[in-house]
Amino acid sequence: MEPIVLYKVCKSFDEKTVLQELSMNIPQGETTALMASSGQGKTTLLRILMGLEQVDSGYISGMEGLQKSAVFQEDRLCENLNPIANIRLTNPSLSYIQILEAMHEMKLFDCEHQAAAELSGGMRRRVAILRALLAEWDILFLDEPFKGLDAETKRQVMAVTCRLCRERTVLLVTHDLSEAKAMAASGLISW
Ligand SMILES: Nc1ncnc2c1ncn2[C@@H]1O[C@H](COP(=O)(O)OP(=O)(O)OP(=O)(O)O)[C@@H](O)[C@H]1O
Repeated sequence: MEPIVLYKVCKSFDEKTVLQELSMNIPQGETTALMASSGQGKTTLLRILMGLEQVDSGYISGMEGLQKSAVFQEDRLCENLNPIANIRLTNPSLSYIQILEAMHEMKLFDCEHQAAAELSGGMRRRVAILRALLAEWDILFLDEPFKGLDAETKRQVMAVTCRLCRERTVLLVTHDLSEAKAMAASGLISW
């Protein structure tokens, strides 16, 4: 598979330059971790690749026709829907049992009838992660997906995420080097 290529990508908001001639090759079929200090444009880069922002100059190739899925920094759940219905929003073909089994793997028990608004922060996060993972996708964007999870839950959620992302194209934004190493065996891009 051809890599996704960024060449001299520039992006500013008003007078503020966020990405200055950023170039990189992102291999397909594996997880790549993106690391940079706060405010250096990681989320902006993901939003550009998702088609939610336009570059000012430079070019990007290799994204054509790829089906995208994402975990944003916010959970973006439908508050009045339960986890099953939230997950079905991105993939209506999933059966109740398939979703329930996946929820159990993420240690989400006995909450399938509760509205998202009634779930704890960590439970909401796991539903958001599961919804993105169980969608149909060619490329998955993970923007600090495990933030706010306790150490044990994070370990379990990362294990499930790693399994469902194996040999697939994933871009992970994180500030945690150990997380980057665990998720992306060799692919770390920083700026
Ligand atoms: N729509 C927008 N309008 C104006 N400024 C924006 C917009 N989106 C992002 N910015 C600015 O661009 C800069 C980079 O933001 P971005 O969220 O991409 O950084 P980041 O590297 O992901 O940061 P963090 O690690 O803190 O999440 C910030 O200064 C932010 O305020």
